[in-house]
Amino acid sequence: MTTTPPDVIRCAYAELIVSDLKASREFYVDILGLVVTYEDDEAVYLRAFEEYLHHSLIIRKGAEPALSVLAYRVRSEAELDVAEAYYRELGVQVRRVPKGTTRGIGEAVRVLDPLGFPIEFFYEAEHVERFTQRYDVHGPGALSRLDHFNVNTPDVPAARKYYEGLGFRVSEDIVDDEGTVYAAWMFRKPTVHDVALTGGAGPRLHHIAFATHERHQILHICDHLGAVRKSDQIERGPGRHGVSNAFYLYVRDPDGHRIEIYTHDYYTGDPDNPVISWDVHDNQRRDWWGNPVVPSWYTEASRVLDLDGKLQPVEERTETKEMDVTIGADGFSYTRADGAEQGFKLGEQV
Ligand SMILES: O=C1C=CC(S(=O)(=O)O)=CC1(O)O
Ligand SMILES: [Fe+2]
Repeated sequence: MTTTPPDVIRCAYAELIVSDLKASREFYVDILGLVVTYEDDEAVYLRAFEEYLHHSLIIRKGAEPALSVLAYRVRSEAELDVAEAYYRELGVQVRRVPKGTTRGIGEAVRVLDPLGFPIEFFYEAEHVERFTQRYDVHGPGALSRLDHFNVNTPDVPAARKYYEGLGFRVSEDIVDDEGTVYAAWMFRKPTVHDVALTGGAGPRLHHIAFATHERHQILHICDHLGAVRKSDQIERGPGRHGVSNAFYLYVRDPDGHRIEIYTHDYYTGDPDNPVISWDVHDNQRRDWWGNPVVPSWYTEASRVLDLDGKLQPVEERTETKEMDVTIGADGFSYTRADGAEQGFKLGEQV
């Protein structure tokens, strides 16, 4: 590559296609508590309480539930020309998108990236009221901001190289002693990640994560789902991650799109931030307490659309799959690396 990459600040918004806008609005607004910036019969534009840009999530009515865009904010309007040149040199589809194509967003550059994802780079966006201290409207499960995207892609090292080319750095990864890389977490903002690369059939969206400030807000969301008899929308957690150290919950929206609620990861902003590499057999890598990772978390994800709104084909992963090697507390995992016992957490699955 001769051209420099665009100066990406952070992950900024996503657009999900949903089959029932009313049911999805109930999930994202009434249960998760996101703030509606604007809505019409076709779409709802949502933001979390600390966010002052127009939205960080759009849910848009459509026949085929899928991801239609992952957007990164760049540092200035001038970075759009840089993005356009960078991706043209990569030889992928590149489109300049006029201001207002997406409500609340200025001119943008949209690409179908080398991993097959519809990605947008933008700078200008409409500012709206920031609800940071509007405690009069915060619910007990208040989400503070969009934190990261997690994408399924078959070849994690290739994806890591592509994102390193964009100036992202690795904070953590999961590997085995044969050198297989199962997942990597990469950042531009000084936290554990803006994007996680999860080995699997792709391009697919594994999840979008919102941050809260407190663990009790995550617990409230669980209690709320129980109270409205929608506990079946809790897929995994609540728990404490090994990777990222975050307290977490994974929920599935009415179309099965996966949303993570996440808090307490850590600062990664110094140039010598050490990379943490986890052994895929370490039973505490994905859940610090050794609780099993439910199989659906490894197998299910959202399809993605191309720049014309058509479903992208999915390529299977050819390397060893994490689920084949270990599912949380199972016979292939260890709690203590010294080999003193290859046992695993009580209550393991049969
Ligand atoms: O955000 C995350 C942080 C950690 C993990 S893991 O399950 O602990 O690997 C998953 C995740 O990518 O969703
Ligand atoms: Fe995540």
